[in-house]
Amino acid sequence: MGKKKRIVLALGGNALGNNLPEQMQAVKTTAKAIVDLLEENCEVIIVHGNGPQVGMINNAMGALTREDPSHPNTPLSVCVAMSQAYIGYDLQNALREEMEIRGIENIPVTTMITQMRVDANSPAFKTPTKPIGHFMTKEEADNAAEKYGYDMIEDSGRGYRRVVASPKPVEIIELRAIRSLVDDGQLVIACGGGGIPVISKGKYLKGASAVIDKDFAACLLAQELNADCLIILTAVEKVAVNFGKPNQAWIDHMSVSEAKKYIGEDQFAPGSMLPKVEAAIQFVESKDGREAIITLLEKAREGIKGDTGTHIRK
Ligand SMILES: Nc1ncnc2c1ncn2[C@@H]1O[C@H](COP(=O)(O)OP(=O)(O)O)[C@@H](O)[C@H]1O
Ligand SMILES: NC(=O)OP(=O)(O)O
Repeated sequence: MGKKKRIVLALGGNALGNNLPEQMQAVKTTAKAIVDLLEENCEVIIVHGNGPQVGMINNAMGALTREDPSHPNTPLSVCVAMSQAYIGYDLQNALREEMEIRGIENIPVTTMITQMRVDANSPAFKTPTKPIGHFMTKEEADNAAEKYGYDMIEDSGRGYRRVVASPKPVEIIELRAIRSLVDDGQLVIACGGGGIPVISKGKYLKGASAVIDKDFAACLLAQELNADCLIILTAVEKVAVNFGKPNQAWIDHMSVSEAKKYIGEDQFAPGSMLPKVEAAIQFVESKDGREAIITLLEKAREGIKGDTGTHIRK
């Protein structure tokens, strides 16, 4: 066996489902996809999303305060921390189980509660763009906006969702700890939900009210860990031009300049495919020889072998 390929994997919404029972089920499929990559001689570092989960936690904590105003409000940063822990818990167990089923060496699996520094002056704090929570009808969305003061948007033709600020990740606070575990050969889940957003306050860190995009967080982690490949697993096998239109065409390979041209033509929906392609570009541009792949969760193995997915190279 040659040198292991180091991969940072970004897991999308379909890897986790929309509620607790769905998540218990979905992580089994997700674990299969990850263990497939281990069997392909890859070293995998896992980053996951948390949009539905952090929205659910935030709603539940908000309801507590509304019922009993003496119950202090739970900051969004703490809700992100909670989402990292319970998603990591389910993923850890699903991965242990899948390695056991396949009879492969049971590598220790660790979830690193990860803080991500963002720029306190980022204009992103003034314009919420990150969809979280469940999808709503127009009527439900108008009601949520009026009752709770939520900002709402229509999300890629799929319904209405609450949006929150989503500044770009700047620094992974626990990077050294993550690197130690990865270099020790452990299977690490890190930067979950994009990382807990924090800003610098003098010598200290303070939670920020935001949800960071996990594709950008995975891109930063992949650069910091000098990964060979960033794989973004989502609900489509390939990226398309003219997505959803009669002249839709799937893309197998895309250079950075082609990807930028398609962005200029608004081929990728903001809040869904656009951040994935932008993260892929950023990773590929950061060093020669790096590759990004966007594909379906279940096709990770075929993707790394070059048999499917959209491959982005310089
Ligand atoms: N040009 C495009 N090509 C492929 N999919 C696209 C495109 N534009 C928008 N999409 C949509 O983006 C979705 C992926 O984004 P999203 O569901 O937000 O990701 P995640 O898997 O991270 O939760 C796809 O399932 C597809 O519906
Ligand atoms: N934090 C984040 O990017 O979550 P989703 O992938 O669920 O949108």
